[in-house]
Amino acid sequence: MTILDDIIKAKQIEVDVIKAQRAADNRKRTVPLVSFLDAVNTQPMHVIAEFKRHSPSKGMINKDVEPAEQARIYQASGASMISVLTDYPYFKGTMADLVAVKEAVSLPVLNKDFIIDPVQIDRAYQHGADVILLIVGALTKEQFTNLYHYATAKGLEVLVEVHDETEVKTALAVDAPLIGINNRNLKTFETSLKQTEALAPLINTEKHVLVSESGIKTKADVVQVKAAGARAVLVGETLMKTSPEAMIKAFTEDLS
Ligand SMILES: O=P(O)(O)OC[C@@H](O)[C@@H](O)c1c[nH]c2ccccc12
Repeated sequence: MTILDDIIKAKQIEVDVIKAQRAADNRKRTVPLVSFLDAVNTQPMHVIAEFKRHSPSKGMINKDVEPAEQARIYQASGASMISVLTDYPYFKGTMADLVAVKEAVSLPVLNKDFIIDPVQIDRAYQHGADVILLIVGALTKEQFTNLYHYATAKGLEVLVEVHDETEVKTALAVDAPLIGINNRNLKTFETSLKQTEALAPLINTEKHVLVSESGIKTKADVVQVKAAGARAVLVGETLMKTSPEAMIKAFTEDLS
């Protein structure tokens, strides 16, 4: 059993709970949908800044920061989207974090979770997500395709996460406009920016917006993945641990 298997097993139980509570929680979305893709051509490199308290590989990253406050800092520093982890068992995130962040910023908000069922997409939509993550490696091809179309039909944008060649093919089969290469292997936690360099050539980066995810720590890292074709970086730990203002500024300036 890998950690990803464990997470997905726990998710199945969570999905059953969401289904059981669905009748009681019929909240309506009250906030506007904000597009990430519409603004993507405005600058050469975007930072998707993540609110990440805890992770299975690093343990507690930062238990003290408030999601709304951190999101305001991310937005003021030049981030283009805020990612909020809502998995509790492994990342100590909640849907309340997502709601707080959406209320605090005008940027698009990405709901980062392990989505295996349409009820989680309904829940993300209701709680104000603009973009959801689908992890191809956690789903069968059929499951992924169904969830992808379910989300886009609701007007959500989808960040399609891939980690190998077969998964890239699955993302391209639905012509996903937003593809994230996860530099971290969710089965072993091994993290290398070489993953972005290895898989980017399989993707037409003029047509698909490529995001390099995980393990981004320095400006040199950003320059490296940009050279491979990335138009955005998804950064969690680095921004939760050090001054996010200086980091986001450095990651977005002086690039062409
Ligand atoms: O903290 P990092 O190394 O900057 O990584 C951020 C983000 O890419 C990572 O949190 C992530 C990428 N894909 C995921 C899927 C599930 C949970 C988390 C993730």
